[in-house]
Amino acid sequence: MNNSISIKELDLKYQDAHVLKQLNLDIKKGEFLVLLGSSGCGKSTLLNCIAGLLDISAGQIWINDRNVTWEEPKDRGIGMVFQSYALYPQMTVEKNLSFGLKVKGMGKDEIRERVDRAAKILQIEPLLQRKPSELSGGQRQRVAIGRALVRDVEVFLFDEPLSNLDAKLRADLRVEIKRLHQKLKNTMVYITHDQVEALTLADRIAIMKNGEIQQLSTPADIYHKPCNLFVAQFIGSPSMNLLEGRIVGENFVYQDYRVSLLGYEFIDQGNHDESAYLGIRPEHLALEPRDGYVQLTSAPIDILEPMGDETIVWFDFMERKWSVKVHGDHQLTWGAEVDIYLDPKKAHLFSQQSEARL
Ligand SMILES: Nc1ncnc2c1ncn2[C@@H]1O[C@H](COP(=O)(O)OP(=O)(O)OP(=O)(O)O)[C@@H](O)[C@H]1O
Repeated sequence: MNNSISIKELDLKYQDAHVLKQLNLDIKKGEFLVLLGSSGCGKSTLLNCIAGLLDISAGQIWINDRNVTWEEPKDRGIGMVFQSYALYPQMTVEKNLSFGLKVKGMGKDEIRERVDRAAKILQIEPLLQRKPSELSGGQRQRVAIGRALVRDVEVFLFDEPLSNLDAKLRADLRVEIKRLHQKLKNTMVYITHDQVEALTLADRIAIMKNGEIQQLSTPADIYHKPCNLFVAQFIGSPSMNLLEGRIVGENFVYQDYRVSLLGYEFIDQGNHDESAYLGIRPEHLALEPRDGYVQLTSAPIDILEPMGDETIVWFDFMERKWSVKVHGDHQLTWGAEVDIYLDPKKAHLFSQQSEARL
């Protein structure tokens, strides 16, 4: 089998809450899988089930072709890194790294070899004799990763490992985790709230909502072909703009206007003449006519958000707030009337009834 982790019909209930619902998920060997979803959707619960830290209500968990559903966490061949570093404060970095191995009865030479190797990979060699209180947040998190690394496991589980760090450090450590994965090629399952982390790190992303996986796909697929309205709105910042209307022939019709959908790849050709949402990302709108674009409307600029390389332009349209992403060097003023054009080839269509992609 090519799967490193197989989750079959996993169900987990707390007294009154059904947190994971008949969840199936296959994670390939060597894959970097990111679990993404809003707070409370069940990401940590799922990770803790894989780790063996929670008793499940029903289903099975397989790791490397072994049914580990009822195995102890220590026997599952996994290393876990949490948001809080959970280092022993009274021990040096070296002791923090070696402690677990010593408890297991591993020989001194092997322990030294593994600690040295992990310290080298994570570039914490000069810090080995320091205590956690003498380290920065980023250094502490590296030690926490090191502790999983010395165990020489095939599967790493990360629960928001970077969320306690400031933005710059997060970005640095994100690159290091990516490098680590490329070097070690272990299976990694990684929880985050941060879509940039998800999009940049993942081979595949599983988007969760209310204990169910909504879409499991590559970052590109999730971004360009979201399977439903929830995924479409969850990924992308600002969120995808939405227009309510109907599909009539090759057109999307709203009020007295129509947008030609020529070139749109319908998943289901039978879905014409149906109430739908047209979704368009802020980067697929423009303030000037372009090849293949159609004019959507004219509106006064409500708010400008300059972000350096780009500016977000907000305006009101059809009782919703809309946003357009333009180059940062665009000269714009609040309140000025602008024409807004959209690229129909980049539009997304969703059924109003089922919210599924059409
Ligand atoms: N011990 C518990 N008893 C009862 N309900 C719980 C318990 N632990 C978690 N829950 C509930 O289970 C749901 C899923 O929680 P979980 O921590 O898995 O979410 P999450 O997606 O990881 O959220 P976050 O991103 O905020 O960490 C939440 O509604 C939470 O309130």
